[in-house]
Amino acid sequence: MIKLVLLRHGESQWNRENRFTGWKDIDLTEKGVGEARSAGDLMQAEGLTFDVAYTSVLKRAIRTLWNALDRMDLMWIPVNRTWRLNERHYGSLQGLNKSETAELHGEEQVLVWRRSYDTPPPALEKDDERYPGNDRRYASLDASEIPVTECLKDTVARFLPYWSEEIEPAIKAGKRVLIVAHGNSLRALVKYLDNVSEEDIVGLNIPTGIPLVYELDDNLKPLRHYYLGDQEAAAK
Ligand SMILES: O=C1c2ccccc2C(=O)c2c1cc(NS(=O)(=O)c1ccccc1O)c(O)c2O
Repeated sequence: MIKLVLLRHGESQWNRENRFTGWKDIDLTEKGVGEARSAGDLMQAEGLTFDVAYTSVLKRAIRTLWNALDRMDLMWIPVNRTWRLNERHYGSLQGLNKSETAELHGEEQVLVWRRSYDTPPPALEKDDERYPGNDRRYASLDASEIPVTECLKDTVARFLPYWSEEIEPAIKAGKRVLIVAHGNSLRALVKYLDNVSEEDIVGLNIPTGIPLVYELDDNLKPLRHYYLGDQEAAAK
């Protein structure tokens, strides 16, 4: 039986302010760092260890990974950073909080977006300072790959190639894998692993800072999955 562990990054400054963060490189709060360390302690106590880790190119996930690995004395293992594990891009909603969003677009539209798998928020203009095309970390992407907005379907579509071409082969080669990423990029993986429907995946929330363990058979089909530690925190 193979174990794959997923971990959503700890609280960030804009999580606390209830702002859409998307591809903005916002850091963890002190609380978020604490969550990352606790996650490392939980994985250590569970007797888990890893040969390789995967994360995004956003510091809130990278720093969560660093702190968790530090607690397991695994800071030496190879880490692969990829834009394909980035959070979903929220288009022109990036940076807005709840009241600003409702004020700009109305409660009705917010409800449509909340429930939608394939309706993207309004796109950024390419001259918007939030457009990622000018950020050096995305220099290797084709212009067509750089998002101006994403629906959840888009996030799934740009993550899955990385899963199939990079992560799955590593697991099949016997590597023990830890993935530290974001709410929606982890939803993309969970949707694929558990064959979750489009309508159900929009309602599935992965809590921050609590390791999610998947037990897989040799064909990487999930046998079961469970959260480590405080079960009611995981059930929220
Ligand atoms: O507006 C959206 C939304 C818009 C476009 C794509 C996806 C979503 C989305 O997934 C979403 C939204 C609002 C809220 N709740 S909220 O209305 O309270 C809210 C709005 C704005 C910022 C943060 C908030 O908590 C959610 O829980 C969501 O999951």
